[in-house]
Amino acid sequence: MYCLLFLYTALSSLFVLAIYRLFFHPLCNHPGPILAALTHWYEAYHNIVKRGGLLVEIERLHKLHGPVIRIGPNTLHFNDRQAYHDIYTYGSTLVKDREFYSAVGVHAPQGSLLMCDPEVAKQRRGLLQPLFSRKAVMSLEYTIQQKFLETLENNYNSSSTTVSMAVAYCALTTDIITSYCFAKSSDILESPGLSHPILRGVRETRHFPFCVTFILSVPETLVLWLLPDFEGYLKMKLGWERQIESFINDPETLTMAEHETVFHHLLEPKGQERPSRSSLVDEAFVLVGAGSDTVGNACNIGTFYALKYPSIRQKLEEELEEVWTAFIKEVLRFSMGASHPLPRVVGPSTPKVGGLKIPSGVSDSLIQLNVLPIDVALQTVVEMGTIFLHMNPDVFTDPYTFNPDRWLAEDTNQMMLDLAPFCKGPRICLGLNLAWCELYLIFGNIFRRLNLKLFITEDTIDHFANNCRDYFVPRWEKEYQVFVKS
Ligand code: HEM
Repeated sequence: MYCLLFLYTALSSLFVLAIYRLFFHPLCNHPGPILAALTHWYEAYHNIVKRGGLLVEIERLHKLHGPVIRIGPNTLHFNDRQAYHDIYTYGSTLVKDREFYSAVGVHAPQGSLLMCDPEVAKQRRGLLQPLFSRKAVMSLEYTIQQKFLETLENNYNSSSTTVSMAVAYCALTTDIITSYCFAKSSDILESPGLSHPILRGVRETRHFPFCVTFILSVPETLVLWLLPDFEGYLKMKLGWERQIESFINDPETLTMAEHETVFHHLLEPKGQERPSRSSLVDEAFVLVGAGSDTVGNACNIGTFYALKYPSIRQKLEEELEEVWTAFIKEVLRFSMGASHPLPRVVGPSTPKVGGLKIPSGVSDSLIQLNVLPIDVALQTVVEMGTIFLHMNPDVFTDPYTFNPDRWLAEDTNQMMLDLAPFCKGPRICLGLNLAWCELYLIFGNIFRRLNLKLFITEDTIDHFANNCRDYFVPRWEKEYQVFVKS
């Protein structure tokens, strides 16, 4: 009897919610699939069942419905450059969407990337900034020159011993960021097959954050028994906890580190309270996550096109500063940084977005009357995937062609405005100086010191502009292999 009553109440609540979302919600007049208006699982379906296929779907919907679509019960996606700048570049009244970011960063909720409160984020950014504005990149040079080049030269030097550059760059960039931030490299370049266990266990869990929460709350031995992939994550966490502990217990050890680490800045904050231990570990995860795949993807794409089109490589050999910069800009345009549209919550004082006044959420009177059922969105989220900005033919002629020369044109102002791999505005990437520096160093070393050859098979990717899959950062179904020709 009680069961039936419960079922009846649950079903009627869902029914009322569906009616509300379809006919009375502040966004109900915007076009989009009915299913997307009803549930967030529409997005999950495309990213899980269609394996990162959300961007393909959004592109299809924009072609069908125009520049503004409703892609979730309370979410609008734009394909309009003005809207991009309204949301991100000038978006001081919009904040990161807590629901999304707490799911993305469920394993590291107190890290800078996941802080939604602008004031809290600003304080943390203030602490981290000095680490990334430093010019000292000696440790990068060492990792790149000594380890990376030697690893490729010694182990992958014939057509029978090739290496996937996606894997190699992932190893390199993780080693760089761990050594840069913690003065302790993850040494993946030294492990056989460049295997990369770090964070493997906590990737692609965005739609099921509760699973990660559960896993993190049970004893480690049980986690490892059930999910051996989490070993890398747990080891990393333990390593940082020990490093932090020793720095806190004996501040002298800070002076003994090979070079400044992120903890030098976080443990002795000027004019602020010291972040908690768990917040420090979370920040470590964020920095490694944010600083590895992103740079790795860019290196992977740039190397591919320079090897595929000898004219591009020849031009780089002329050693002109502007040619290198143009090449890196085109690489960043293709690699995009984050592929997932970054969701921002509209505030009450947010000006128009793409020429539209977007309601900031359900009106107060409705909330006070308590007439709405559970889970009604109390806020409106707006977003635009970088791919729509970077592949806009009105700004980038023939956008799907990898063409570094476009950046050598006389007037590149509008293209520069719309080049946003690091996002723009108040939450722009903190590591962009470091990233640029890494890209110069890595490409410089790779092209000047190695004679890399593409090893083409039927599984080799032929273009990075198509079939981009959305796993927060972009991934592609195919990759490519290379070897070093002596
Ligand atoms: C080519 C390389 C890189 C690209 C394209 C890139 C891109 C991005 C993007 C798009 C965001 C915004 C994410 C969001 O709003 O959700 C971001 C944020 C961030 N990135 Fe990067 N990134 C790169 C390299 C790095 C590096 C090397 C670091 C250093 C650890 C780093 C650290 C961060 C941090 C800490 C944030 C969070 C900033 C905040 O939320 O206030 N990134 N990055």
